[in-house]
Amino acid sequence: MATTGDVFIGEHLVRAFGPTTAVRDVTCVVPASARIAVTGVSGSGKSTLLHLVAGIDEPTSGVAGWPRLGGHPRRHPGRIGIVLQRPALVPTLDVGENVALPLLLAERPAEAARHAAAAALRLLDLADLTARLPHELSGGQAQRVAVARAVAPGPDLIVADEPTAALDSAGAAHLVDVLLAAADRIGAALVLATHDTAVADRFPGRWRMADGAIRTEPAC
Ligand SMILES: Nc1ncnc2c1ncn2[C@@H]1O[C@H](COP(=O)(O)OP(=O)(O)OP(=O)(O)O)[C@@H](O)[C@H]1O
Repeated sequence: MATTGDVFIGEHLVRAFGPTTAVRDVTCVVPASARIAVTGVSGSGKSTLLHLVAGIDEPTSGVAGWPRLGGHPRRHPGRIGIVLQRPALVPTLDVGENVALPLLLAERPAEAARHAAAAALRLLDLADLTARLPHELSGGQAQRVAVARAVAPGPDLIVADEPTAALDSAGAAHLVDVLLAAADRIGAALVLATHDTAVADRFPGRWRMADGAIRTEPAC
């Protein structure tokens, strides 16, 4: 049952792109302490559903709500952290500046942004990398910095779309360690899409998607 402590509630979500219905009639809840892996074959709708959960796309019909955020994430910049397949760091900014960037864009004072970035980098054991430029990082390090960037504003929810896809199995395992530990430390829910069963098996909750629908009960 949904409660006001939930970070996301989706009711009868549909997202169509022209003739393609990517998400069809999905009803789901993300409790505050959720650790959910979203699995399913390519094209089953994982990314589309995650974009709805993250509030970066809107449903064609149905209702998406974020009770802890007073209804809508865009009024609360930084309360949802997003990690994508590639880190997408700004190449001309060093690691500390990249991690501070979302806070600066959310109009936090520069000093507070720098402190929050430093705290996130320490939390993820990345403080040694603060002054490096993105091209001086390994793929795994860059992706961990992307996690720090998502975590720095102190989100209630972290949405990660195939964050381990470009990593080898050891790098993937390390990144999942970092994501789970960070979510625990900041008290955020975590919803992650993956093709990798070794990654999905680390999560107690599972949404198995097929043809735009969740085929298993969302267990969290
Ligand atoms: N912007 C878009 N325009 C048109 N069709 C889209 C768009 N985004 C997704 N789709 C279609 O919606 C369906 C679901 O796509 P989605 O990316 O959500 O699946 P996925 O399970 O994340 O796939 P993958 O594992 O390959 O990333 C696919 O048929 C896809 O082609």
